[in-house]
Amino acid sequence: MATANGNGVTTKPPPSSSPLRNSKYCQSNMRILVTGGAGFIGSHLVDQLMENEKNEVIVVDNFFTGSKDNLRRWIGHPRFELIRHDVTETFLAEVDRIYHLACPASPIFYKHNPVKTIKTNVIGTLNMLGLAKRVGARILLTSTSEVYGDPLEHPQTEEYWGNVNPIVTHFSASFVEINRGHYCDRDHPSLSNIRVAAPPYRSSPSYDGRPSIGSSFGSVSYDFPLGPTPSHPSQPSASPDLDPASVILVENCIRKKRSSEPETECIHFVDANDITDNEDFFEDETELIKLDSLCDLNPDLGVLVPLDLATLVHPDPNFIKDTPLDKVCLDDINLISKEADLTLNTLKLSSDDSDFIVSPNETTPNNSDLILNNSDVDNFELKVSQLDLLPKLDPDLINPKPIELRVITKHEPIENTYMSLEDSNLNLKDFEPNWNNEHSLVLSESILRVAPSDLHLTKCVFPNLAYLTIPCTDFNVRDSISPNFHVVPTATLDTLPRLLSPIPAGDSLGYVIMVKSDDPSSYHTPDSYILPATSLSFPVKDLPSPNWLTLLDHLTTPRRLSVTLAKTPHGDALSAKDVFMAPPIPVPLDMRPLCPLIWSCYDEGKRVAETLMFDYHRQHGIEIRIARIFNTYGPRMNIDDGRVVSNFIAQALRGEPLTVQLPGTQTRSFCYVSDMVDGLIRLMEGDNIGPINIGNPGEFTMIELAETVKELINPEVTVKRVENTPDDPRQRKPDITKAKTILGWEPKVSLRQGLPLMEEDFRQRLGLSESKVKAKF
Ligand SMILES: O=c1ccn([C@@H]2O[C@H](COP(=O)(O)OP(=O)(O)O[C@H]3OC[C@@H](O)[C@H](O)[C@H]3O)[C@@H](O)[C@H]2O)c(=O)[nH]1
Repeated sequence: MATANGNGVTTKPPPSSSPLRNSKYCQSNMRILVTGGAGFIGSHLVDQLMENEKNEVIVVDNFFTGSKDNLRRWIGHPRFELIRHDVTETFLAEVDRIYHLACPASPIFYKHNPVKTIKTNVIGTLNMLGLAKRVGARILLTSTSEVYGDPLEHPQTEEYWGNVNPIVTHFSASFVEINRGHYCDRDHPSLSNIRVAAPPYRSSPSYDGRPSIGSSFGSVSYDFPLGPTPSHPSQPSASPDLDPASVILVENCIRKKRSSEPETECIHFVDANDITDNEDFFEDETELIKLDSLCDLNPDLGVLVPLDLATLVHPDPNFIKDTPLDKVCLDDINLISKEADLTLNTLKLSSDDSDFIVSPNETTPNNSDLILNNSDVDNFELKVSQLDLLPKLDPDLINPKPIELRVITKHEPIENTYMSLEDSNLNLKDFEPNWNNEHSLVLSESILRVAPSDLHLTKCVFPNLAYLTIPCTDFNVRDSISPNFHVVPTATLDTLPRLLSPIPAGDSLGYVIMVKSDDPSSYHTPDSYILPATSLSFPVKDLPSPNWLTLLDHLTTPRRLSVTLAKTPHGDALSAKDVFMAPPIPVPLDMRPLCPLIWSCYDEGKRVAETLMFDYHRQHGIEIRIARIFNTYGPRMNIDDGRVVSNFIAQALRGEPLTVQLPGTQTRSFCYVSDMVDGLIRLMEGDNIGPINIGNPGEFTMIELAETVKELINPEVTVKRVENTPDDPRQRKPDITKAKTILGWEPKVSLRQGLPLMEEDFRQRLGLSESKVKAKF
């Protein structure tokens, strides 16, 4: 009888079972219903239950993913019954136990018909709870590790609420998350806690108190990878100023190592103030800073170099590498670049340089930008001597030689020529784009002045790679963190205006529409301009293929963004040409763009099922058990069900490349199916209602898994990196303390033991000869 449980909930007594049970003539057999019993885990569970002669087993299955084949040894057995039935329809049977497993579990199956997946979890679970209520049966739900989403707690305990979003795939990945997976390579564990601050982009003048793009990012550092810091407890503040002395450039701090790809390097900026506030967080780096920032961080990782704001160069050395060395970009993102000569670490401006140039010593009235008027050009040569940082970026620059730099200059504010200041709408009727003069700045500053609802994207050179970027400070997808932010779901080009319109024009900082060109030949031309991606980036249109990492590669290298056009309802056009996008800036993990894809049917379905279980338990006294099962593998998995272990084994046996989905460093914990079944039965027969994690805590990256499969099954196969979905959880590992202490359960079969067992099953089903490695086990 269920009374109190680990969750502190006192329950009603459960409904009593059938009077027949109490008859002295009643057979003592336990009648057990297994929904989804013809599936992979279900059929192994049936095997185990059937081994007990006191059990009668009834399987209901709609055979969507399950197969009679899995149960063939029991068909016809007097204690076994197989019924074709879909749990979304009511089912009546006199049973004592219900193992409710029915639900497609592989993404390709549960995405196939998301509504049906939800129905299976909601209506199916309701039906089974109704049955449990009527007959007084105890019911166990196999929930999933996916309820933890992309977990920020690792390993995951049952108390963890998860990092989830109900309207996305599993959740939605921001570029930060991808960045993290991408950069924080397991080869560099010391960097796993590196905090990356946004480069101190200088702002352009603010309008109506609304800072323009980039202005608020320079001073903001973010926990990287997780959560807020003491100095920045929640979100970046509106427009704090960065103390130049606090900026440190971590040079070459990460090398991406991909065998198939050229090695690339990245530079991250960190904020020294934050480091001292939170020394534990930084460890190595903090140490180095105390040593005047000049020690090696790690021979492989580069050095920490004190950096003055004025010496900021573009943070991506690839850009420099791919660019002729005499065309190094000294870039103040919000300002327009212009070329000048640098000789022996000094800049000399050419005679036609005009307007403004960057200087370390001056500020503009409206913000902390370091802008030097053209009249100060004479002094400029001296001031930029601090550019001695520059040679560090490339060995070829160690011996300074005359090189050309692009020095920041500023263009005429667009409103003077094209825009009515009184009118928030654009007034560009007579505007003829002048490709020589109109730049990203024009576009972004113009858009700042447009009521979001007035903005319509009308043309994209490459619509599939259009991005709407919105400064972090504009909104937040989690009101609980900051009520000042707004949720902005992913937009398509069609829905963009509608999605922007809920944001009050007055309290938003501005928007940039960036349209990426598909023309690689347009990259890296000398007269290019950089537009900051100092903001969240949203896919505006479905990508042609969801290769977000490839995409990230595009984004982390400045690329030319081709012609960008936006249009107001009045037909007025804004335009920009030769816009480059700088690498995206990490944003807090809780600032996730929403991405309305279709996969959350599974996770959310299981969450609702858990809720229903607990509600029936509390309201009706139903005896419930909830298992949160982690990745499980073993014989009888569908050969082509798309999950990683089955894929790798089938590929290895077929001699095909093992498809490691990028980044390959994502982890999973794989439980052999016999261990899983043992855990489920213990949970069902124990006293604790759960939820309890059932899974093997051995954690592997997908690369490690591929290598293991290769070693054990077919050393000849190659490993191929393939694209991944944007929402793939980066890590997953159960904390099984509860299972150990409450159920006395822990897995017995290691991955190296389990894989060959599964291999044998796959060989038979694929009609292949016996395994050569079998003898090892
Ligand atoms: O061929 C492949 C397939 C998958 N993968 C990767 O392997 C990892 C695991 O993917 P799987 O599809 O096997 O499983 P997932 O962990 O994503 O989801 C699963 O986990 C929890 C269960 O409840 C669900 O059954 C299922 O959704 C992912 O990171 C995926 O990107 C590959 O590297 N190559």
